[in-house]
Amino acid sequence: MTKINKAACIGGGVIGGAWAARFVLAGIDTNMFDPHPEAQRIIGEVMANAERAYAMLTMAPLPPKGKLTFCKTIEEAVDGADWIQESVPERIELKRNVITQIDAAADPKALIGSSTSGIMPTELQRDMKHPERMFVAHPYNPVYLLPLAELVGGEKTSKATLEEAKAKLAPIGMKGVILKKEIEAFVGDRLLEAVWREGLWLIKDDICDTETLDDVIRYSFGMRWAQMGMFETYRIAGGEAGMRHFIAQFGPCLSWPWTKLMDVVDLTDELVDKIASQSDAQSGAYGFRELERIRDENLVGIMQTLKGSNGGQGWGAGKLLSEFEEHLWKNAPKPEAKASNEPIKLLDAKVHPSWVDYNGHMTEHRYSQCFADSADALLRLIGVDMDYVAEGHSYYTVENHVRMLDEAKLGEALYVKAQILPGDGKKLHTFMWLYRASDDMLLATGEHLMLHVSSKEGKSVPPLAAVLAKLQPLIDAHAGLALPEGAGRHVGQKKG
Ligand SMILES: NC(=O)C1=CN([C@@H]2O[C@H](COP(=O)(O)OP(=O)(O)OC[C@H]3O[C@@H](n4cnc5c(N)ncnc54)[C@H](O)[C@@H]3O)[C@@H](O)[C@H]2O)C=CC1
Ligand SMILES: C[N+](C)(C)CC(=O)CC(=O)[O-]
Repeated sequence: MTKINKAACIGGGVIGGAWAARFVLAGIDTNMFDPHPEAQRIIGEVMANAERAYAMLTMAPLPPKGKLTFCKTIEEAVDGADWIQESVPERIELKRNVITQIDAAADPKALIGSSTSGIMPTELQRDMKHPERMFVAHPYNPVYLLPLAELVGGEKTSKATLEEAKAKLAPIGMKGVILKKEIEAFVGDRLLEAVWREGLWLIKDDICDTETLDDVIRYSFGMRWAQMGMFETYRIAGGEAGMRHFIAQFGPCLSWPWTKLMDVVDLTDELVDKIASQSDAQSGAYGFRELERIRDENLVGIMQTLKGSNGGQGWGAGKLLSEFEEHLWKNAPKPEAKASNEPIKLLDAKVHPSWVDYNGHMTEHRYSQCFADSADALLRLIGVDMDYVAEGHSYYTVENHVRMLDEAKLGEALYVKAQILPGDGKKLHTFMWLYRASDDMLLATGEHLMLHVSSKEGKSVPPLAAVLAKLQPLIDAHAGLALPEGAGRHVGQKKG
């Protein structure tokens, strides 16, 4: 798979900082140029939020982080980069000058994407020597979580550039959509601006305040849009008669006086004050980074839910997340199973904020998650990886029993050890201990039974020889260990 080897970000504000986080967390060394005197602090804060979000987003093995280097000039930043992302303020002269400067200094084959929200690429590539490699890669805030980039070519952009850009975005978990033609504001911002324009009128005309307007979106069509967009949603809204019926019924409304259409509200000082004070009343209790974190938690939750949709195949951004995780698993170094007569260490994790419940400590199902993730880690040790699963073999969990013995608090580091109990490999029976890392305090135990299955035949079968060859030495090495205290317990059994 074609990939970005080294990235450069020119401009590190809201968008450039988040592009850098996306690259670095995908393992790509990234150079940053931004003359802002506090660029390092600001980008550091964006990185911290991005890392927090990724810890919630996925248990798949992220590669070691790329190195983030702050550079003093554009020339220094683009040196050796094969993807350069321009994210300077939305002023055409500034952007054109910066892009022309990048073009002069960069490897002629390096791709140059602009984050512009609406300027046509033809305008931006006007003075370049190698304009064929320049395009718009319009992302959505926060770039490290929202996976879309609209890819728009200008008159001089080559088709191959857009295809290469799309291919290079996939391994960093992004979906590049190539627009057929260039147009100001592309697709997303044309839609967003239309809605925003209407929103401003509704506030100005005192139909509602900012909070009510946001409620209307987030309790209704905002949730629909997140998973099906506009046309798929309206197909369903047409009932059994579908899209044609929907258009016949609601199409004529478009010419009723329902909207202000293209009239743009005059953003007087009075209106700006009104919107700003309503917004303060709505959200002023939260700090900026705090609101970002809440937004990220919500986005992660939506994406994770979408990952399980459509019978587990995933849907929309959730399907993309699933594909990204598959890519991460495929590219993770293959762990080696080392047989020894000691329990195997399988998991290092931290109690994440989203794991903490109303009791102020790690919630019940996260204990189970620690054991389930440890079981997955054991399977990878014996060669049950994505290729093995794709070939139609796997282990399914058929029974487990978790004992919660002590609390785990926010941010505490945890680890799991596992003992393999006697079995033939078709049955994989384990006993695990979850510990707090700081003082090796035992927090929980889990007993787990998995069956090896042929997913094609839908029945339990012995594992393939290659897997058994790795598993058997582990079973043999643990055969001499005493049966762990608590193994075979039933629910409610008295201690001792
Ligand atoms: N904020 C948003 O929601 C979105 C913004 N965009 C686009 O991303 C671009 C950047 O926007 P934001 O990040 O929001 O702006 P911002 O104001 O947060 O960041 C711009 C950064 O560029 C830096 N800068 C200024 N001149 C520079 C130069 N000559 N060389 C290098 N850096 C320079 C500034 O110091 C600042 O840190 C714009 O084109 C915008 O349209 C795209 C999608 C969403
Ligand atoms: C407001 N904006 C035009 C800069 C927004 C975008 O370009 C995309 C987004 O993230 O909403």
